[in-house]
Amino acid sequence: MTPVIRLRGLRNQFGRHVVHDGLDLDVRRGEVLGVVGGSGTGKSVLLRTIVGLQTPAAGSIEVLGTDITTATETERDEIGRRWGVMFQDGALFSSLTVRENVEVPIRSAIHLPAETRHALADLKISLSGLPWMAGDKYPSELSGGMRKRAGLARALALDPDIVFLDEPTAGLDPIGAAEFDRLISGLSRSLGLTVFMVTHDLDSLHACCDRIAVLAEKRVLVTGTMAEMLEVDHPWVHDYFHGPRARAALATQGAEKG
Ligand SMILES: Nc1ncnc2c1ncn2[C@@H]1O[C@H](COP(=O)(O)OP(=O)(O)OP(=O)(O)O)[C@@H](O)[C@H]1O
Repeated sequence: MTPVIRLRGLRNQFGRHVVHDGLDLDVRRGEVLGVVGGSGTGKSVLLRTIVGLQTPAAGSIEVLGTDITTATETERDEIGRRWGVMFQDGALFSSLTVRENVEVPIRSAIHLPAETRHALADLKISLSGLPWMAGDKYPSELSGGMRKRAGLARALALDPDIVFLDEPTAGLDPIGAAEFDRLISGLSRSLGLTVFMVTHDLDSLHACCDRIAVLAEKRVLVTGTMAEMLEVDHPWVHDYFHGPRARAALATQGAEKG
């Protein structure tokens, strides 16, 4: 099956600082891919490059069959409507209500009567697990977890094929984080969404990722399931997946399953 995202020979650099070099990655349709790596290995830069917020120095980025590095502006706009992005703090417009925030991408894509647009936004808000009255609130009136859900609702506004999440559980308490993991898993399964998730959260990797991609040495060092990660003989990968936090996450998952 053709991957929904196909990166080949990707290179990103800032001045003389090379972040990625010869980076290859395939993301499969309908999977939840967790992207991990040490601090500064370029996880966020990778996400930003795929969604066109960062221009790579070299390489190709195919998303849903279109190479976005060579696509025309119109092609890029079209493809951009088929993905949604949720940034770390939700990146909501503070002067707009949650409903209005969710309506921003809808307005830019399609002309709809106001009532239909509100109803569509409310549907996404409830799909993201927010109470219905959250639509009338401003971001500053919401908890961090609710803001993240609002950011997710906006990312889902145009029924995307792919959702990009940048550290979705960062800053959430363990219960909130586990709820968010379940939400992502459920949405991926029920909507057939492909999820590209940058995370540090080992619990999330266990709970909702089908595969994991490890960034190290300026490239994707290895991809595979959690079981495969446990077998990788590389110092960072070994320490990450066998460290005390990893053992705790494994124990939590075991307890939940048992
Ligand atoms: N706009 C920029 N200008 C210059 N350097 C940048 C820019 N954006 C990112 N970098 C550098 O690129 C490297 C990768 O950054 P990135 O934020 O992608 O790391 P990360 O893996 O997401 O890290 P963390 O896990 O700490 O969030 C870092 O060294 C960072 O300083």
